[in-house]
Amino acid sequence: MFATRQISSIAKRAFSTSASSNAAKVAVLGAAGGIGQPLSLLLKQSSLISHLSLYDIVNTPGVAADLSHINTDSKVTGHTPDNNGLKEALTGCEVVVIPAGVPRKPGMTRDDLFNTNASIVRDLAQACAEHCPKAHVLVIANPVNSTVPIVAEVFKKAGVFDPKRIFGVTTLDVVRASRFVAEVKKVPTDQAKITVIGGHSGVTIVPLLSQSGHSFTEEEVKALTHRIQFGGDEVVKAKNGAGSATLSMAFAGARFTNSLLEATVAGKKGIVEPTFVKSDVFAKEGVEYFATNVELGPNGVEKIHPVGNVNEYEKGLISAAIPELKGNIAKGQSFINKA
Ligand SMILES: NC(=O)c1ccc[n+]([C@@H]2O[C@H](COP(=O)([O-])OP(=O)(O)OC[C@H]3O[C@@H](n4cnc5c(N)ncnc54)[C@H](O)[C@@H]3O)[C@@H](O)[C@H]2O)c1
Ligand SMILES: O=C(O)C[C@H](O)C(=O)O
Repeated sequence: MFATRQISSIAKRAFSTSASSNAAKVAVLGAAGGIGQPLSLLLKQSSLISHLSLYDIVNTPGVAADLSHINTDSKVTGHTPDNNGLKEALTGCEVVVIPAGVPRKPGMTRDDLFNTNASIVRDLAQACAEHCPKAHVLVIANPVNSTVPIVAEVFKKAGVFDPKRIFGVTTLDVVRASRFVAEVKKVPTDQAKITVIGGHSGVTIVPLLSQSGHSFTEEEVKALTHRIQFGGDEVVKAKNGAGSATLSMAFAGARFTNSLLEATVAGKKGIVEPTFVKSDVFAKEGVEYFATNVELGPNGVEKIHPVGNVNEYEKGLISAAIPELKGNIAKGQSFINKA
């Protein structure tokens, strides 16, 4: 009995050693915030992370000390702007997740966050371009439709742009869509896999319910589409001035980060997630970035899936999304390229 227990504990240690040699340094920028803390907690559970590096302008030493007592194998470090903290946090990173920035209050659109968040994301992207130019950068900070082009333009200016490594995290839209459809159709969520394309704000969020394998009445389609497009507003309203989605976003952000690590670090094939990336899908319409399902591989974006069959209602949703998306993207680009 004792011998068996001893052998199994040795085997467990051997496994964790080999697992950690195949693991990455991951930074969370904005790690002390409403999303940053639970996201970091979820990432602390990943055996594909060897070093979880937490950066924020405040409070990361405490968050890092707390998480570092969890008995998973990753090292946790906390950094603030003191003592070259951002450089320390980023050097050697393979993945950087950015939830740094202010959240909405009731009555605001995501675009209303642009004035504050654009410069936060720009400065963090500049640091990434300098200290970990090959890292995969996962942008959570809103407005995602503009902050992703901001990161891309900063990387272009620094001469280190790789479109396969910059991602807007739109996972929360499919997480919500799955939950909402499962409620309506009274099925388990694993039978409610919904493709959502476009961007991450209001009408730019385009659910393709016709591809779900479920049938819906016209009223259900309209109600579900509206709820998926404006799900973020439900949370903002319910939090009543105390911010926007944090816990569901941490869940969604961890899902995307883990999927990326499965593809990049563990070398798994066929990992598909929706994400807002540089894309040719609507290039003819002048849209440079677009969210679709994307197969992830060792170098990030492996294959951008086509939109597939859409019905007339969904064609209308896409037509409404395109001009808004183009405006959001151009706004981010010109923020960096203005004279
Ligand atoms: N992509 C999505 O689906 C999605 C979902 C929810 C929220 N968001 C966005 O995520 C962002 C963060 O939301 P939150 O609720 O965590 O906000 P929060 O205010 O709770 O946390 C933000 C954190 O960012 C930090 N921060 C500010 N400036 C920084 C800088 N220069 N460097 C490093 N850290 C900095 C703050 O100190 C704070 O700890 C918001 O912009 C929100 O709109 C996106
Ligand atoms: O709604 C917000 O402002 C936060 C986030 O983009 C969301 O979709 O919950």
